[in-house]
Amino acid sequence: MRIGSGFDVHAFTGGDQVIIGGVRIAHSRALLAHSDGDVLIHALCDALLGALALGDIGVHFPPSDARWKGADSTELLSQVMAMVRARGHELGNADMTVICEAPKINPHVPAMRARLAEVMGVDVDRLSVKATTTEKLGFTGRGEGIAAQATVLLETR
Ligand SMILES: Nc1ccn([C@@H]2O[C@H](COP(=O)(O)O)[C@@H](O)[C@H]2O)c(=O)n1
Ligand SMILES: C[C@@]1(CO)OP(=O)(O)OP(=O)(O)OC[C@H]1O
Repeated sequence: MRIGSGFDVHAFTGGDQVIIGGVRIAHSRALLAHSDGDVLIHALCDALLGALALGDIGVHFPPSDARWKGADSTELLSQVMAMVRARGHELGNADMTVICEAPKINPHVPAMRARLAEVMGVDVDRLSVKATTTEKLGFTGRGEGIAAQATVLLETR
């Protein structure tokens, strides 16, 4: 068994939607990133890679590489899951938290869990997505960006 944790932040920029957990959410801002800015999937990838001491997402998909410009983060997650399985592991469970004042995450949690389960090839009951504000404190509290964290447990196949 292996445990991993991941954390990511993306700043808001001008736009009208964010993509979180593979789900498009209409919003008054967008997330600034080299890829599609899916902060939740990036934290999840870092947790999966961390569990196997494989570095982090930026090591495997460098922001300096034009291949990942505008990348669909579900594709990165799919590649990370292939690395996990190639090393003889399977997802036990993942617990994730999105940290922002807005948008409201709860209404989108079922769609996020379903989409992540589909991309990862796991049962939806292995995936937990939660949300919290920071009570208007700090950069998330000021609405400057979104943070996400993830913890995963991997089981040996
Ligand atoms: N962006 C968010 C933030 C929070 N939620 C949900 O609201 C609950 C209350 O948030 P607190 O920060 O006041 O604890 C939280 O437990 C989440 O269920 C949300 O949906 N979207
Ligand atoms: C996802 C990658 C892809 O180049 O870039 P960003 O979208 O900027 O996101 P970040 O969380 O900084 O992770 C690094 C990169 O792997």
